Amino acid sequence: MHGEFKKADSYQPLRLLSQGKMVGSVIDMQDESENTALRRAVGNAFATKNILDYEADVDYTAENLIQALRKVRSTDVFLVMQQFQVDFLMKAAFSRKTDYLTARKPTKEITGHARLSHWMKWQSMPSLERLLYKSPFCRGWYETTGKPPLWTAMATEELKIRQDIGSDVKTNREQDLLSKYIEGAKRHKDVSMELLRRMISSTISAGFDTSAFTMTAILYFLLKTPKAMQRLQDELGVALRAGKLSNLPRYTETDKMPYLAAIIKEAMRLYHFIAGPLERVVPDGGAEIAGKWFPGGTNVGVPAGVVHRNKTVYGADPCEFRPERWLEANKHQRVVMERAMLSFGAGKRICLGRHIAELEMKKVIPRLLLEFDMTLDDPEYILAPVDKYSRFMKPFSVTFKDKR
Ligand code: HEM
Repeated sequence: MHGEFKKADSYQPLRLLSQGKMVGSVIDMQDESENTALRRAVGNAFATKNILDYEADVDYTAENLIQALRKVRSTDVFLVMQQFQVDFLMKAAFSRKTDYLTARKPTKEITGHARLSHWMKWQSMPSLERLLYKSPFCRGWYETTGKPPLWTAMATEELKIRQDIGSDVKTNREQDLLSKYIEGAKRHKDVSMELLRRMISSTISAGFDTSAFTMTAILYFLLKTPKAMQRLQDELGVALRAGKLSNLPRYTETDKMPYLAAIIKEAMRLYHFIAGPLERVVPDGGAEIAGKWFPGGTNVGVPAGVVHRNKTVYGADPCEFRPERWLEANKHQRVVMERAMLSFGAGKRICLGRHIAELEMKKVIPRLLLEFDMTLDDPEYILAPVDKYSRFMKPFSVTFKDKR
């Protein structure tokens, strides 16, 4: 086998049509050399050693989250997690303060739900999708119009400000994502400013619904599994009493907590964000995959939901939420279980922002548990997708009661 497995045409329905042009994102980028150049230029912004640069932004936004929850008491969890994400990402990416949490702003206009459902619906028929929605005869009624998403507008504006020679607005912005992107692009001339602008906004849209969704799923599983909730509370309590956990949890503290890590993995295993297979094309010369021969040019992929419920990998009860499975597994089994996880994708195009997502989850979930007793408003609620194409969940609300 020669060459690499490139992203398949099934990613194309994810692209938008705007002012007669196809607008791609970092996710649907099929040109691997362009993606390699981009990753080389911006990878530093996502490296584990730089993740703590965003910790203060998580703390700032988490404080607003706590205050917002104290005011409303009972709320649609996915909505409030989306509001958290916008405010956090705007702060981490552009050092800008937005007020989605404090002003309880709706997120309908910025969610990628419709776009994702469209992608999933048409991913197995990209040519027909192009013909029906994007050909010159039909595009009129599909073309996106109106305001660009919040982050596209902000990326354009911020890039202009920061490129403005002589401007002194650069102070205090050395740590944010955009400044790291700009630094990277200066060192790698093959990345144009236009590509950079497109990529910073698509990076944020890649991190927005995904992280809000995953934090919502984690809370759901905790609330539905009192034993797991208690064990996590105990883990936090022991660490607090031993002076190993601050009231505003630090990442360096919570990253050492095995049960918290197991909860996050187990929730991501059972309720992952992308429904369909993330297809790749078998390179010229063909390849043997799982004991079968596939000729070059074949699209291959497997939905995460299938792999994540494989009994050989995850044990006899793969449909159960049982974080303990991650702690009981021996070293070899754990490696196999981790390698089979596709929630962040896998291989060369694995999610760039996964360490940032972990930073958020490992700080926000413990903080919520330290501040509140939480209950599902409808104890009968079962987590389920709202439509058959995406995994966006039917809304559910939770009541947050102060612990102290
Ligand atoms: C729990 C939260 C998250 C989940 C579940 C998630 C999941 C994913 C998945 C499944 C992919 C696609 C992989 C593929 O097509 O093969 C992806 C790609 C990506 N994600 Fe995430 N993501 C999360 C958070 C974030 C965050 C917070 C950011 C940025 C701040 C981010 C940035 C990206 C980028 C830039 C890509 C494209 C990488 C490439 O194609 O080279 N993600 N993510």
